[in-house]
Amino acid sequence: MTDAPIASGPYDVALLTPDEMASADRLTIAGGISGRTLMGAAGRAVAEVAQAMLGGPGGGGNGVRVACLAGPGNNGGDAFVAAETLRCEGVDVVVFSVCDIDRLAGDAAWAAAAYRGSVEPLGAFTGDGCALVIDGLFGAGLSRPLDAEIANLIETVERAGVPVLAIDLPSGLCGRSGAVLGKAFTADRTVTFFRPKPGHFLEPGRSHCGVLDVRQIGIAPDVLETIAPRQFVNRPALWRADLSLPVDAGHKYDRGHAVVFSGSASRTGAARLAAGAALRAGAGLVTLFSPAGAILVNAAQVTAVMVERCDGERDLARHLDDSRLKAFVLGPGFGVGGTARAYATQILKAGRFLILDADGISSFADRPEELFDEALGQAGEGGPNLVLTPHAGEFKRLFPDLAAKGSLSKLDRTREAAVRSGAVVVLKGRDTVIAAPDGRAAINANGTPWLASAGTGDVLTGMICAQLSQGTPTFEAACAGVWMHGRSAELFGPGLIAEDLAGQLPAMFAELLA
Ligand SMILES: NC(=O)C1=CN([C@@H]2O[C@H](COP(=O)(O)OP(=O)(O)OC[C@H]3O[C@@H](n4cnc5c(N)ncnc54)[C@H](O)[C@@H]3O)[C@@H](O)[C@H]2O)[C@@H](O)CC1
Ligand SMILES: Nc1ncnc2c1ncn2[C@@H]1O[C@H](COP(=O)(O)OP(=O)(O)O)[C@@H](O)[C@H]1O
Ligand SMILES: [K+]
Repeated sequence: MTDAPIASGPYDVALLTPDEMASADRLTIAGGISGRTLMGAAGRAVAEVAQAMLGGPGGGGNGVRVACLAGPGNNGGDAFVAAETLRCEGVDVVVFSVCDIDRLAGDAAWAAAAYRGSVEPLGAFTGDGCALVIDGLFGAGLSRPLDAEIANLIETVERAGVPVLAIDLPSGLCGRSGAVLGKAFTADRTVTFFRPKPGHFLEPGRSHCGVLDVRQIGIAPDVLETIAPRQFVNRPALWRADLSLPVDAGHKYDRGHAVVFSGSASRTGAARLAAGAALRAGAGLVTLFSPAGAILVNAAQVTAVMVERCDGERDLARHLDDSRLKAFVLGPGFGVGGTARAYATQILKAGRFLILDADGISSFADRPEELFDEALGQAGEGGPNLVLTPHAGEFKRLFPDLAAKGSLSKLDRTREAAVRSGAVVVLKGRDTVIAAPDGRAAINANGTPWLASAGTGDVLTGMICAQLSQGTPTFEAACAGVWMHGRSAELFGPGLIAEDLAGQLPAMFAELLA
């Protein structure tokens, strides 16, 4: 997926639901720019990308057959504009239309009338001699699963092995949720307009889009002030202004003291992964709170990270008297049970930040309300005090009903979980969603499949903790941690294991601060 420029503010990285995109079109048209102008720009942008896929104008593009598949709505209209543009540039184009072109209406009818090339019924498409398929069947208007004729057509394209360029969305993909409605094209490239949609980033949608091109077609960004979208792609533009960084005359305590709870003697590695990442990600001091039996194991393996004994609620209460301890990671390798519940409650009651992961989450499986009630009562100025970092299995333990509700997208589900729990919820995976109880949500887009490996989630908690301990607002801290984690994996490349991630943070910071 091509990365949009690291731009100035959250609206530069906004994602628009299909309904919000329709509002953007409507507001633009009401402002005096016609729908035909928008469709013309959209279709020409598609033609430009098609030429690039064919090898560029005047290059391999001439004399190659391009099949433009046109649907019954404006997505089809874009396809007709693209077809006419390519035809005028000397490309051999045929439009295959779902319906008789005199049944088209509005801007799509105008685009079809302006097209001077040949039109055939959809059923005539075989894929023979075709170098590129432009998919203009359905975009934002998809309202039900594709019928058998179109599902078969997609299979024909797949069998023929022809590259696919999707207009707006690969047909069959829901722009709101990223779900496949019946069957969907798997595109090599997708051209969308103005701002991307959640379905371009949520799986399985993302895997169906190929490289995503976002083209500007004349919609003014100020319509976003009216629409006020609440979902974003997780890029630095979303949180860069809130990020905590060392200041020239700073002291280590200004940079926050982070704490990670260690598990018992045979289960200490996860906590050390988190602690090492927290220190490298910018916390001024990091301490491992260790049960007495694990102190020697921990002390033998850390240097800059400190180790303190913490064996029960009395010890923790004593530690919490030190107001310099800002943010706590609880869960990696910790063990499931009452101790985790008691510590979590104590930390939240003390008004500190808590990142609850792994065993910490599972400890509340039978009584999530205990945790949620505590978190809902404690939100501070910078947002909630609690960050939950579940993978799908852990999410199901805390929010079984939300996990089971098939009509919810991953974005919806994470948002509902955040509202219910009073926490910033980080629902992990290739398409990690970060949601705050105030309705803001971000979908992460970086990282590599090498992250699907033991211990990488522990490292993530440390990266989030580093920002929280330094005073970054909770949602922004979680988003920044997730992005840094993904970027570190990209910088390392293949062969990554959890231990390698923190070592990439200096290169990540150099790039981010450049
Ligand atoms: N002025 C605008 O609104 C602009 C719209 N644009 C394009 O317009 C598209 C949206 O256009 P529309 O709202 O017309 O929607 P679509 O063109 O995506 O499809 C709508 C039509 O498909 C039918 N339909 C939906 N699901 C179906 C299914 N499973 N099987 C059969 N028929 C189905 C609907 O009944 C409707 O007739 C965008 O995706 C984008 O490509 C661009 O031209 C930019 C400007
Ligand atoms: N296919 C993938 N592509 C990108 N990131 C992934 C993928 N699979 C998992 N991840 C990321 O890797 C991390 C795994 O965390 P988690 O499941 O908690 O593992 P562990 O408990 O072993 O640390 C998460 O940050 C998750 O988002
Ligand atoms: K399409």
